[in-house]
Amino acid sequence: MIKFDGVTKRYADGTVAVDNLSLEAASGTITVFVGPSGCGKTTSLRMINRMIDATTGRITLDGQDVKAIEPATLRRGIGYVIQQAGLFPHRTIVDNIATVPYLLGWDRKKARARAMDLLERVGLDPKLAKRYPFQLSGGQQQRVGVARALAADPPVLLMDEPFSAVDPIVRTSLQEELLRLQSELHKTIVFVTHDIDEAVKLGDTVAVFRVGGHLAQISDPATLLSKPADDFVREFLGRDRGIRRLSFVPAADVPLSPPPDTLVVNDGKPVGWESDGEMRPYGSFNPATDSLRAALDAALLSVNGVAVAVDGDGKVLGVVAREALDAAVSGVARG
Ligand SMILES: Nc1ncnc2c1ncn2[C@@H]1O[C@H](COP(=O)(O)OP(=O)(O)OP(=O)(O)O)[C@@H](O)[C@H]1O
Repeated sequence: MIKFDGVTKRYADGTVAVDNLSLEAASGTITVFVGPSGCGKTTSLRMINRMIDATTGRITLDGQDVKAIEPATLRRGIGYVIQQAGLFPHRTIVDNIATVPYLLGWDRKKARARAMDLLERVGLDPKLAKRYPFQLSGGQQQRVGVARALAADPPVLLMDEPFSAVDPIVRTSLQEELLRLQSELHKTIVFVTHDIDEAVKLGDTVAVFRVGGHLAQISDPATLLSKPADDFVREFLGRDRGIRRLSFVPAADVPLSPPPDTLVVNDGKPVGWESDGEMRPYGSFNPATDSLRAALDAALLSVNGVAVAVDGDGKVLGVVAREALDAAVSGVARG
């Protein structure tokens, strides 16, 4: 666990970037620091690996004060990923990933084998190993940045806006890759972003900062969306907060009805709604894995507003009548 205990950072010019911050980032989880520009997220992150030293207060890593650990030793146990990856331009991809293992004195063969393994783990083609960073796309470079941070298998990973410089589609796939990796690796991750959607998607815990380095709220994403602590947090969360809450409610409990004859099915899979002799679009969701938001989206995509429930193979399980969906959504609104 990483624990901030009354931590303040005052820069030499008097700027108080972080003010009396106390919070905990639980081991094996993702804690996201989110907030507007200049609110002290990066400063807070860098105090963990002592790239910046706190002015007052204490940060502990599994109970040990980071100030008592020599910075080089401390950083060996902490992977660090930054925006635009920060790769070494004159080193090949495989050598970039193996940077920390080389520093730790691993033999070259073992370090390279580890790097090749990680290249695949982050979803990159091993053929890219011999290239240089400038020969990779921005999204590929970010993946290499993540692989490099994981190379020595550190228990802690600090990520500072790692996906901000890529387009939205690449960003989504990088986020999903991180969640997939985390479900295997269970690192203690502290992730900085100014994007609230990214924060609620990735965070087990979300810490919202306000300018002046104050903690406005810290909670799990569902609670954050349903119970913002004050007007600042409410405004920061944005207008479609209600809809986004539905992302955290599983669709598994929504009652299904048998599909009506107007749903055309081929080989068990939906084809469309038949209406006035024409085939009309349908929307589907999987109750086992999807959220209520996906069910609602499926209803909105169906010409008649009825969502089609399918299993993992895409076969029809039933449909969700409007009343059932309305009841489920109202249940969330009340709860
Ligand atoms: N070396 C420094 N000297 C003086 N002030 C600094 C220094 N570094 C950062 N600051 C100030 O500290 C405050 C917090 O900066 P920080 O970079 O931690 O914010 P941030 O939330 O990460 O912002 P952004 O999202 O824009 O990266 C800002 O007002 C910034 O101008």
